[in-house]
Amino acid sequence: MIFHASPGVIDLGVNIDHIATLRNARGTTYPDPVQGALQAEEAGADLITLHLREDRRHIRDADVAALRPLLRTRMNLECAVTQEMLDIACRIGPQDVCLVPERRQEVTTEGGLDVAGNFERVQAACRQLADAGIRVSLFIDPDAAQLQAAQACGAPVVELHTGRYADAESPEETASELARIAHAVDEGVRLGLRVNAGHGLHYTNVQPIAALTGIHELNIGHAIVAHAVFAGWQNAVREMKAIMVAARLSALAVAGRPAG
Ligand SMILES: CC(=O)[C@@H](O)[C@H](O)COP(=O)(O)O
Ligand SMILES: NCC(=O)COP(=O)(O)O
Repeated sequence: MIFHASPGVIDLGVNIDHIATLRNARGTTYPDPVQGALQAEEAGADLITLHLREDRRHIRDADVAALRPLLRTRMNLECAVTQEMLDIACRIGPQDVCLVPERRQEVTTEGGLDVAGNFERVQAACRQLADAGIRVSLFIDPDAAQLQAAQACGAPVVELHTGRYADAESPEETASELARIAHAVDEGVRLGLRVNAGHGLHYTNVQPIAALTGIHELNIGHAIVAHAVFAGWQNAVREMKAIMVAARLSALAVAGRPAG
């Protein structure tokens, strides 16, 4: 049975990368990210996100292929803008592909894709994916120039990188990063883009982001996997979804707008 806490209010994309990180740390076959994805769907995930890195440090090609026919929600495949990755994406055919920047030595995705600075390459990638029937999202910093470039590329979706907000070291910095994201959401909506967000979100910093009513979907992984160690995987997914929905419903009530 799939659990849905207020469907349509705000979507939770559960990122399963770090289930694979745990598996790969010991070269075992467990924990299985595919099992994690299916259980996350039962617990209320609206989609499953996974990042096939060029170095295959967590998710592997076999995970993506195994998961695609089993998912009951939708797959959001994150990958770099390389021909190898575009070809894999077109072969697997996920519902969504999110193009992300990658640096081999980084601990995690540091910053958004420079769409404005790599316009032709990103535009060609958007075309190849769209021709394969895949909805394209660009993982960008909350920046007006990047949003405009994303729209000009023909991407229907953007995911705003919330890492700087999550890593802010003072209340002032947190407030200023949140304001930056809020402005970017408004700009994205004005440009006709579907606006998603994610990176570094956890159980006590997600609320102000979920309250931004222009955001459709949040992709969250590391914090849910970490919380699952103590709470159990499905409880961790349910808890995150409930927090997001409560924050969104209360923002809608304050704005006097109906949910859904
Ligand atoms: C693009 C992105 O933000 C996610 O892929 C997330 O960061 C998890 O993957 P990494 O930890 O490998 O960056
Ligand atoms: N695109 C962001 C994502 O999928 C999850 O990032 P994180 O929660 O693992 O930092």
